[in-house]
Amino acid sequence: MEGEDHKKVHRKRQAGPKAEKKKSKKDHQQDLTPQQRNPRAFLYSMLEKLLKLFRDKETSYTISRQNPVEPPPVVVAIVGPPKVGKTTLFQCIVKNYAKQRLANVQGPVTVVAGKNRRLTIVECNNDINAMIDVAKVADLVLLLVDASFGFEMETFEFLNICQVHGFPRIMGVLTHLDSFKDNKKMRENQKRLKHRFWTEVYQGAKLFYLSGMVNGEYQKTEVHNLCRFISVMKFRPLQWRITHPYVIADRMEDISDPELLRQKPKSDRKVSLYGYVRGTHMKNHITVHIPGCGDYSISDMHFLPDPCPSPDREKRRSLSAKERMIYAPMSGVGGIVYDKDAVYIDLGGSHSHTQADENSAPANEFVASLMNVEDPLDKKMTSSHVTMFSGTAPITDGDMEG
Ligand SMILES: Nc1nc2c(ncn2[C@@H]2O[C@H](COP(=O)(O)OP(=O)(O)OP(=O)(O)O)[C@@H](O)[C@H]2O)c(=O)[nH]1
Repeated sequence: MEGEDHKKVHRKRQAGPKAEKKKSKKDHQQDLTPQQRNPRAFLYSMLEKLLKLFRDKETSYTISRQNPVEPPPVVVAIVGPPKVGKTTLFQCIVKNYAKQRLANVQGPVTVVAGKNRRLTIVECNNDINAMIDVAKVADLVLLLVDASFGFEMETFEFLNICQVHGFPRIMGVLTHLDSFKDNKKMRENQKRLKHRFWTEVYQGAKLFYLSGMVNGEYQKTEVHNLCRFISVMKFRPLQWRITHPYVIADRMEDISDPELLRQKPKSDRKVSLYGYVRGTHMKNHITVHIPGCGDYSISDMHFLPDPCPSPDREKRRSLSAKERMIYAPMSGVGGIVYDKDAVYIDLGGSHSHTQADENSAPANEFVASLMNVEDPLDKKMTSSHVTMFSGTAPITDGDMEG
């Protein structure tokens, strides 16, 4: 009993330096969030967040090492023999992303494909020089193959060229599958072409099938699937590209003196080219590669605002209609073509409104409807009349003035 009496209850210090220290520590703890107070408890969720961030940004990190602001659009080239369906696929891809129809495809077209991805799509015709240029700069190649014919010489040639500069990502697209009447034969053919494609590119390379056309376009779901692949695809930085600056000119203006051209039509021209800088930084006195032209040293260079900026990186998942930008200065979006100091509206010739051309109808519907108006508005107003009560004389424009 005696021993228990000696046990004193511990009394906290009410004053003095120790008490003050403890008090300030307690106050500080109250200001902290639960995560700051006990970081270990939140370790797992933080790790998840970090991994997600890393997964989303992986592509842009690799490409944007030279350009920390925003990577330029990814270059997608559509390559294939003549009449295989390149232009048709081009138009379908643009329509899928930008919800707009291109009147005629000319020059590269830049579209916003997602929050972190923009695409510059180019069509490559069957010319060997064009193929070499495209193989150098393309990040992704859509290799079109006519299934009813099989692989053509040009396709193999292109694949050989690609090997020189480092292989871009290649996806095969089989068209003209509707030309097979027999389903079994079509499937056999698909299988044969797939294995041939795998031997040429690599085992398991992605091959898409476009099974037929509806109203002059490929089927929407098939194009949509293809586009989804393009939107999420990861790209490797290739050797040639990370060591050279290059500009894919998406717009060109001839600024040479018209008087000089009149006197000497074959004199040298002065042109200005517009495009995103890709590859490495541009330095002074460095030669810049321009696909289709060659290597040039720069005489003058200006920074321009981004004509097709990426959408704001908010948390919303899908793009709004406003964010689905398209930049196609040479192609005539919605029937409009830009020049240096003018804007042209494509009406499809002076007699286009008399011909019922179903294919071109949606592109210039608005302008065509304006052309169909025969009387001006004031004339229509004058001839119109309103009857206020049944049995009374109608009120016309002249009555109002009186
Ligand atoms: N039946 C069928 N016709 C197709 C298919 N793909 C394209 N075509 C048609 O083939 C024709 C040529 O298509 P384009 O898109 O102009 O081909 P292209 O490769 O751009 O042709 P060039 O620019 O001349 O090399 C068009 O009339 C298309 O309608 C397909 O899968 N099936």
